[in-house]
Amino acid sequence: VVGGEVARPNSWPWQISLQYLSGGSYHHTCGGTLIKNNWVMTAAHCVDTSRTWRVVLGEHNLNSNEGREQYMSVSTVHIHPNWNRNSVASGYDIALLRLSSSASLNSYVQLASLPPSGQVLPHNNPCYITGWGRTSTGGSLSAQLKQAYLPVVDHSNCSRSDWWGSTVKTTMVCAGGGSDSGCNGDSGGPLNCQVSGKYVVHGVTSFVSSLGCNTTKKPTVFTRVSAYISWINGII
Ligand SMILES: CC(C)C[C@H](NC(=O)C(F)(F)F)C(=O)N[C@@H](C)C(=O)Nc1ccc(C(F)(F)F)cc1
Ligand SMILES: [Ca+2]
Repeated sequence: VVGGEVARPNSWPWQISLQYLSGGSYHHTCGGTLIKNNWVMTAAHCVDTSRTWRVVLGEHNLNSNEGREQYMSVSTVHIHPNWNRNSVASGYDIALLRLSSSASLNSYVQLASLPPSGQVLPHNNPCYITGWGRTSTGGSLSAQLKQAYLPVVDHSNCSRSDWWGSTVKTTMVCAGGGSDSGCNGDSGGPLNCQVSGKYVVHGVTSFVSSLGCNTTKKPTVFTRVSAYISWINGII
């Protein structure tokens, strides 16, 4: 997350850290969202390589043990069948991870609310992106979970030629476009949007401009969760 601020610890209790095993230790690579006691939603581009994964629930500071963490192994990875790493612009950047055991829900670990199928948010709807991604283009990951206010940019604005043009599809959500943005390492995490006073996860962080994370008029682009509700229900 570029800009924004460090989140109050565990204030986004459905946010997870997806980590892979390398050289005998686990490394944060993506975010994700706890949607059932044993299911996590993330981005397809996070898990389309075969690695040993683990999911950390109740996490805040990646570099210190605060005693609220739950470390879960992953039993199966379900990548959307239409995902193609060579055409990010086609969408389908969504995957589901079945955990080997169920999370213990508490005030630090909670399930996210998902939107109704087909719901599209209006321009400027308030949303927050959360994640441990780079804090500047080419910078390092954040040790602590960060959040940034990224209001929705509706499709008609986001697809303007000097914005994302035809790269952005209606199965995606744009948010931000100014000095705050997502960045590498936030992939797969939630876009938390306020709807009737409740936070609902409307996006899965998918891509930013290759010219730089917080490039003006290149909002962070998310997989639109409400376009994949029937696929999710079919798997779960
Ligand atoms: C690995 C990538 C598929 C996704 C990666 N995502 C992220 O870094 C995150 F965290 F914002 F979700 C990204 O945007 N990386 C930048 C460096 C990138 O490659 N962006 C990008 C690539 C292709 C297009 C497109 F769709 F136009 F082909 C648009 C942006
Ligand atoms: Ca920790």
